[in-house]
Amino acid sequence: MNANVHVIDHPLVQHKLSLMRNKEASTNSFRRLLNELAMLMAYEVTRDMPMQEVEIETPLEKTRTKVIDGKKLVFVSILRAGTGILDGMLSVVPGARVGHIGLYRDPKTLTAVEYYFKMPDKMNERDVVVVDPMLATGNSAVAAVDRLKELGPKSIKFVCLLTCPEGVAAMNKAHPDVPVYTAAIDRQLNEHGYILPGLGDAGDRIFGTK
Ligand SMILES: O=P(O)(O)OC[C@H]1O[C@H](OP(=O)(O)OP(=O)(O)O)[C@H](O)[C@@H]1O
Ligand SMILES: O=c1cc[nH]c(=O)[nH]1
Ligand SMILES: [Mg+2]
Repeated sequence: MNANVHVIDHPLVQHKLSLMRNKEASTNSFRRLLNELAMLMAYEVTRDMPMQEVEIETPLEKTRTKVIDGKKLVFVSILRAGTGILDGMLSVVPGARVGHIGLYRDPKTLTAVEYYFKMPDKMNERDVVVVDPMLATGNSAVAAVDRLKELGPKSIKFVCLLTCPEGVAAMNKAHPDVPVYTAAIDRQLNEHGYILPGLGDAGDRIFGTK
């Protein structure tokens, strides 16, 4: 697939994802694994983050050194399942700003329905990382990025745990400029829009709602 997608195939990422796929994983371990995976994925996604030089004083002398400007970075979580990734990302970049988009999939049409939208100010000065564990039909991700582009951010990346060829194709068609970072591209969608083999309903598994 010649697409704007990065598969993070590090053994630690793949190992934890395998544990999450198991239907016997408890809510507790599913949530903990997602948190750990998000930290590992943050490492990859922030690889090209801009840095600035500052002067500090070590116990021995003054020196110039580099730091990231976390405030310029916004993590945008697609509710509700995005919360699971957001927590892990924030433990690695605690200074980042946070936005929320509330979206749910209409179970019949699989279109995304928006119920909440709250972003930090001055979005045109910020780099955005949108997080949601699942990129299935792509309707939610495309709708989220459509809304964010109205605010003119400097850049947008999309991070998910799992996707499928249909989801990548939908995102690349609607937003070819937005790279997708994922731990795996699974085989296909089923007739209800679920990823196969997948891991089931991410929101329900994170929050124990089924
Ligand atoms: O690519 P799509 O076909 O749009 O599917 C992906 C969306 O489905 C899930 O959310 P869901 O609608 O189940 O909402 P929830 O997070 O509140 O459970 C998931 O977290 C994505 O947001
Ligand atoms: O497989 C899927 C598809 C959409 N949303 C989920 O939570 N899981
Ligand atoms: Mg759900």
